[in-house]
Formats: sequence, C-alpha cells, structure tokens
Amino acid sequence: MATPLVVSEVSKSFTMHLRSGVKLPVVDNVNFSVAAGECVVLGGPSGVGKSSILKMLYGNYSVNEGQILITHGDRTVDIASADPRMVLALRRDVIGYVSQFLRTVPRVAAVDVVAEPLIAQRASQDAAMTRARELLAQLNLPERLWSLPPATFSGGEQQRVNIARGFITSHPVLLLDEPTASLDAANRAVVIDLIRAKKEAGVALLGIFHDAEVRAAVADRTIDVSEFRAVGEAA
Ligand SMILES: Nc1ncnc2c1ncn2[C@@H]1O[C@H](COP(=O)(O)OP(=O)(O)OP(=O)(O)O)[C@@H](O)[C@H]1O
Repeated sequence: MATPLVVSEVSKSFTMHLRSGVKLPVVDNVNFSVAAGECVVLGGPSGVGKSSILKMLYGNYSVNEGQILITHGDRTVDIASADPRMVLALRRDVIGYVSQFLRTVPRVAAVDVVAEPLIAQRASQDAAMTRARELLAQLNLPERLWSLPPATFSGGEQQRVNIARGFITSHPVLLLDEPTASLDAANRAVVIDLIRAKKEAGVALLGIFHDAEVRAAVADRTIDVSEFRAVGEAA
C-alpha cells in the first residue's frame, strides 16, 4: 500500500509585501512521511513552523520548494503544485483538517455543519444526519444546541462541532491543529478515543497537541520541527 502522505524537501518563507518585500524564512528541507494507521505529532517551540506545515499540507499556504505527495486512489498527487480544483477534490475525498477554531457559517445549524462533509461525498442526507448526531452525542454537545448555529456557542462547544465535522468522513489523511485546546478532561478523553479509532481504521494522522497527556496517548512518533528551522537573512 502506498504511503498516504510524503513531504519531500519542502521550504517555506513568507514575503511581507507591505514591508518592502522582506522575506521571513520559516522552514527549510522538511522531510517526513506518515504511514497508514500512524499518528505523528509535530513538536518544537512556539513559532518554529508547526501550523505553517499543516497549512501547506492542506493547501492553505503556498510552498516555495519541494513536494507534498498525497495518495489519491491509485494516483499520487503533489498538493504543492496542484491546481485549485484538485486541491478542493483532495480536501473532499482524501485530506481532512481540524483547525484550532471553527469557521462558523451564519444560520447553519450545528448538526448540518457536521453532516456537510459527508453529504459532499454523496452520502445520503439521512445517513449523514444520523452519523452527525452520533458524533455530537459522543462529544457531549447538549442536544438542545444541535439545531442552532454555532456562532454563539462557547469555545469548547464550537471546537466539539469542529471535531465532529473533521471526524465524520473517512478521509485517509487527517490533520489536527490542537483539536483539544479548549476542551475539558472528559471531552479530551473522547477525542483520544476518536483518534485511536481512526488509527485502527488505517488513517494517517498528523497533529499538533500542546497537551502532553493527549500527545502521550496518541503519538506513535514526534517530529521536532526545529530540525527544519530555516536559517537565512531577511532580504
Ligand atoms: N501568514 C503569515 N504571514 C507571515 N508570517 C507568518 C504567517 N503565518 C505564520 N507566520 C510566521 O511563521 C512563523 C511560524 O509560525 P507557525 O504558526 O507556523 O508556528 P508554530 O510552531 O505553529 O507556533 P505556535 O506553537 O505558537 O502555534 C512565525 O514566526 C509566524 O510569525
């Protein structure tokens, strides 16, 4: 079976266009891969580039050099050079992402926010809604909130909607950017169970977890992103 995610010789710097084009090098020569059923954690000090790596992998940030190879059915696609339509197809079918904060859409009920990625994969409305309710119940979101838009929910409630939305599909690659940051101990334990179930299902997981307990419970391996620290002068 092909490795679901291979990152090869990736470099990234930000160009500050409003600061006379000053370049801020972030990471250089990033190399790693994530196997099916493995949970790899990105570690290292604040500002070293952990979130930037996840954002490049999801196609949110451009890549200056290198390749990010994703297995898509019987093909391998380089998301670093893929066109926007391919990036959207990869997000629908292959690569999921739980961001730190939920991006709320006005007037859309929490249960619909959660069901949406499954419906985008052409699951039936009924099956998607049933699975969305199961996940919201597992994550202890009070049932009275399910039909309300999450914009006014607490930070932890919004994050649980976000997690349910990220975990509802069977994406072969799942990126997690501090999914437990706003959760209490009981809900952190639920997320650990959800991550373990994904590993058993053969999903390749890559995450950032500041909570040492969660990290210890799910990580097969930690990559210290300081290894890829870019050295360079601001130009
Ligand atoms: N969109 C952006 N434009 C300019 N600089 C950015 C941008 N995103 C990130 N950076 C810079 O890149 C560096 C790495 O940031 P990043 O958020 O990837 O670090 P991190 O390791 O995830 O940090 P933390 O653990 O604090 O979340 C930082 O110096 C940050 O200021």
